[in-house]
Amino acid sequence: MDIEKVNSMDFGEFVDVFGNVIERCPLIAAAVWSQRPFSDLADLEKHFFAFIDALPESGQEGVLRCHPDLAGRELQRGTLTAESQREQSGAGLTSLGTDETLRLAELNAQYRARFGFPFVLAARLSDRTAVPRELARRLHCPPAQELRTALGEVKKIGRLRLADLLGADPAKL
Ligand SMILES: NC(=O)N[C@H]1NC(=O)NC1=O
Repeated sequence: MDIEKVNSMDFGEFVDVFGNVIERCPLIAAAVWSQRPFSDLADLEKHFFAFIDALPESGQEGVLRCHPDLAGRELQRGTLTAESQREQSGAGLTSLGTDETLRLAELNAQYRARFGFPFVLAARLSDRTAVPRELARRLHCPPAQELRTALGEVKKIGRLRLADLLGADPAKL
């Protein structure tokens, strides 16, 4: 898909296509549509990220809370979004043994109890051994730093999803 095609989309089509660039936050795509035309993919991405950066802290935490746990209940129940399902299975999180699943559930619960939002990590840039290791490490970070780190991961996920949609190389963004 090229940028002319993106710029020609009406509101409904745009939100249908880009509504899950930020996991379960179609409102962000709805707001970004008002900023068109976009000069290129990097410009489009910039508007998604600027919206997140401009949110008050409560809104940024809300964006994080829209993310399903990695290897959590929604994966087990089969209720993940298509994008999240693909990302989590690509990282090997759909084929964990019982011990690994329990360990991740325990770490996810500790993380949520400490920070008040779920642990977010771009699964496509990670794998089943790195996820629990990174979770255990970030569990000890100061809350303000952790909020920044988690939002950075939301942006990495969004960048990869946008690149998929536009058939682009994410490294060139
Ligand atoms: N919790 C969490 O990081 N979830 C996200 N990560 C990812 O790559 N896809 C998701 O849904």
